[in-house]
Amino acid sequence: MELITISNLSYKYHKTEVLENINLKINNDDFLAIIGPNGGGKSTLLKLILGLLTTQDGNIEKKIKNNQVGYVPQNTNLNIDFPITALEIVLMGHISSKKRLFGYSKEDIACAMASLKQVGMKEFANRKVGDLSGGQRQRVFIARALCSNPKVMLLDEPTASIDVKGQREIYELLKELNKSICIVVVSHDISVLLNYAKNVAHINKNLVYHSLENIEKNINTQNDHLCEVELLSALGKSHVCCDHTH
Ligand SMILES: Nc1ncnc2c1ncn2[C@@H]1O[C@H](COP(=O)(O)OP(=O)(O)OP(=O)(O)O)[C@@H](O)[C@H]1O
Repeated sequence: MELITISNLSYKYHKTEVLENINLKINNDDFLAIIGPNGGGKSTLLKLILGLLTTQDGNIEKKIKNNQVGYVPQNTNLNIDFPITALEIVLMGHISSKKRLFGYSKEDIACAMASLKQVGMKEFANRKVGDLSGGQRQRVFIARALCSNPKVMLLDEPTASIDVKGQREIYELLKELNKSICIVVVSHDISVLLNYAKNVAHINKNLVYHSLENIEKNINTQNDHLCEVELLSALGKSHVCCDHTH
């Protein structure tokens, strides 16, 4: 089912066009990787989808409510020395039906704990976020986005400054979540990400869309890590033979 339909979308900051005539359909079971060079317009597209920026030309049609779009921003500007626990971070994302001035209801806490459990961080609920690894901290932010039961989760560079093992763990988690949630990830970690993504949108002002359904048929890898040569070959951008040594 189509959740988000982007048609003929262009966007300018002042007079500089950063997105030009973007067309994209995002379906409920997608695991979409958004890749492209620095300054290509990836974050701008996410902000437009989230409604943080207002569309100028073109249209973004959402078949879901705004609170059904979960968001894990780039570089969550968290001072890791600030004495806040993982549970408190997740509670910040909770949209409770019963608004309270102080404190959280038992239901809020139970929901936040369920989100932490979903990302494998239940045992760390009372740990200060500054005492978590980068990968664990990112799981906590994913748990926060899960609080509103999203149908789509948008993640902007979720594995920046996380080591390769941590990156894989995050992507394994996203793969699991993708069984019930549409995942859209902006990333530069192309080779790791492409082992998990089902489709890829390359954005450099314009958007080029690739389905990765047949990627295994096109390439020959020794392990589950695609190098850039294999990637380009798989996407049909290169005639370089994939039989090569790393
Ligand atoms: N608020 C703004 N005002 C003016 N220009 C902006 C603003 N935000 C972004 N830009 C410019 O728009 C272009 C696209 O930026 P954007 O952040 O969307 O790219 P990106 O693909 O996400 O880049 P990166 O990979 O470096 O995060 C860049 O040239 C950037 O400098």
